[in-house]
Amino acid sequence: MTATSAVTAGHGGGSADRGAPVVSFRAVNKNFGAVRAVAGLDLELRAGETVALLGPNGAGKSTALDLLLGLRNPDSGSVAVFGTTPAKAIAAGRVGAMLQSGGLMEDVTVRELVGLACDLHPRAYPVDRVLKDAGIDGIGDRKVNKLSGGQEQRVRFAMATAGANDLIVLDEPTVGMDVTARQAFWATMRGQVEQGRTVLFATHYLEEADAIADRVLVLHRGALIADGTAAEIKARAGARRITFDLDADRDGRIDEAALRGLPRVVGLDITGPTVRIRSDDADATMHAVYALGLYPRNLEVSGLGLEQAFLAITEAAADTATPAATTTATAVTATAEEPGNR
Ligand SMILES: Nc1ncnc2c1ncn2[C@@H]1O[C@H](COP(=O)(O)OP(=O)(O)OP(=O)(O)O)[C@@H](O)[C@H]1O
Repeated sequence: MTATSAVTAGHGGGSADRGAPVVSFRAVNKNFGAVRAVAGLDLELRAGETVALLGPNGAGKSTALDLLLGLRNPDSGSVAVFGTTPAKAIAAGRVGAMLQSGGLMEDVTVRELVGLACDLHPRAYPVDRVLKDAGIDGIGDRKVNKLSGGQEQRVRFAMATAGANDLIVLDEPTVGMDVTARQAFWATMRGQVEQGRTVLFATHYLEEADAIADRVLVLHRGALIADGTAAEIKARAGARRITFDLDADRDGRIDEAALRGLPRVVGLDITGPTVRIRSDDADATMHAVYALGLYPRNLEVSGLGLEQAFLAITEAAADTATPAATTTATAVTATAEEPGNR
């Protein structure tokens, strides 16, 4: 899909219906041959939410966004946008999208290209405003084929926000941007959120999800394995990380079974004398360590970042033998502490 075709026409006005959910997936399946790209996905987005869609490579994020935008049809289940089909919601101009694959017309200026997007939008904003809001008013006269990757992304963003859409869908919008450009981009995006828009963005930058989103969805093998605030997802994965050294017993061993049986432990790793525990209640776990008569040395207790929580829950989901469609967020509690999570 081109970025141009992502810019849609219609009556939107920056305020979503309060009644119908903005987006609703019901038992949606999408296969590509033997690959289950989206597997029994149930999902609802509500007006005004800023939602991050996370998941490892191949988790089904882009496919889910394609289904949401009516670019693909589900094999089974249903997708509704503003209470109607994606095609009708898009034809009504309520959805703006910025997709990974959006090619840009090359032999035109930034202003001409964004102006075209405005021309196609019945509730368009003036092109100067769109350029300014996207932070590209300074490069309006530059040819599109002379832009850096980060500038191209901003042009795509401008085209997706050329008019008064109620929902903005962004597939990895900050790919190719440096840290400064990313920060500037999200400052721009916050302006859109403040105008009452619902925003759904797929990202691999977990710090973006943590900082920007008020809701985080984690997809794995096409199924939703976690849905909550970043704080809730961290808590679900075991919010605290406890590290200490233990002296071995007379046989030169550390009693792993006793440590595994400690209360509130959701992950355990023992390397030499060093014990690493993930716990959802560090106080309760440590009280029990002392009650066992152990004498931990070099004790450290720290919070788990979203990145570590994300790794923990996707690894837990990968470890379960159940099909992706039936995997739930409770799988988080089955994870073992992995060295890679630290
Ligand atoms: N057109 C297609 N034909 C065949 N398989 C596809 C097609 N599109 C996606 N897939 C497969 O479907 C699965 C989900 O892919 P998708 O692109 O939705 O994942 P993603 O979460 O967006 O990944 P990434 O983070 O790498 O962009 C993958 O296994 C992918 O190889």
